[in-house]
Amino acid sequence: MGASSEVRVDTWDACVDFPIFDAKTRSLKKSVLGKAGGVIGSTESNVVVVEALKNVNLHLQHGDRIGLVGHNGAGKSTLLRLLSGIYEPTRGACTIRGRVAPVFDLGVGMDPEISGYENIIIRGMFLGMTRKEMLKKIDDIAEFTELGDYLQMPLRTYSTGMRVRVALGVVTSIDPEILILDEGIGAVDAEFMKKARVRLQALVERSGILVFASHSNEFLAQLCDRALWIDHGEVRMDGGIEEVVEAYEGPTAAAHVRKVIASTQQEDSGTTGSGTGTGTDEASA
Ligand SMILES: Nc1ncnc2c1ncn2[C@@H]1O[C@H](COP(=O)(O)OP(=O)(O)OP(=O)(O)O)[C@@H](O)[C@H]1O
Repeated sequence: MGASSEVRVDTWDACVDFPIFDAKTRSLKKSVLGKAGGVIGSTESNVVVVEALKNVNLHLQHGDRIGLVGHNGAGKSTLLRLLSGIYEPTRGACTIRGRVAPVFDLGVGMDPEISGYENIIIRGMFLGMTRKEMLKKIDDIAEFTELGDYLQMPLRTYSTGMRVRVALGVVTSIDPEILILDEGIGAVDAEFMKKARVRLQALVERSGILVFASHSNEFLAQLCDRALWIDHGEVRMDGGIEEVVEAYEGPTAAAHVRKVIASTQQEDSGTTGSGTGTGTDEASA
């Protein structure tokens, strides 16, 4: 653990452009900026580019738990990929120090033809664990999924929620230094999510840095303590979850966040059942 204080992610004026070679500039209306999506521009040689991220300056260190909010196409997933080292900045710089576990699509790295058990091992290895480490964890993961004998069946026989259970079991058992989570964890039933949340919180505590993009304020409030509002590829606001959600979505959403934070803190301190509206509303769209 000695190296954990050195876990860092930094970006300096980082930009990510996607050139779109088969789009014609003249067929695009000039400078019509919709609410959703990145800024569409063009290079000197008239190639259309989507400016997915523009001049992002972030300095993340051990203990940071950052939530990303923003409209569809604002640049959240692109930023997660940049912070994971999957994308290089087109301009500017990005440096990552630490072992990254990128969890974008919970299904990535899973094979439909092999069993749930085998998928657990493979998925863990995909996230940087060794086979031996995964074998030690497998009983615990199997118990967590509550899938019983199904774990011996090929993954293709599972429902979406069952697959998410397997994926969440693996993800919450690993020990990354930098955890990059994209949403997609909403497909399980409320009861299971409650159980998963406890493990996710523990994981976040073990991880050096968490960056989590989600459209669910519920999850953001439970897992993060700081938020970035990404808007048309730029960081529009950086602050506490409640403050950022208020600016992005308004006072009702912020009030909900406040309630979730309060009840999560109450659960964490073990003071159960003082009559407050029975915990959080687990289900969120
Ligand atoms: N591979 C790609 N090729 C071209 N354009 C892309 C690519 N990936 C993303 N974009 C564009 O970059 C912009 C940012 O997309 P991104 O997926 O980062 O948004 P997001 O905030 O994660 O959106 P959502 O909430 O809908 O998942 C969008 O305008 C999108 O069209």
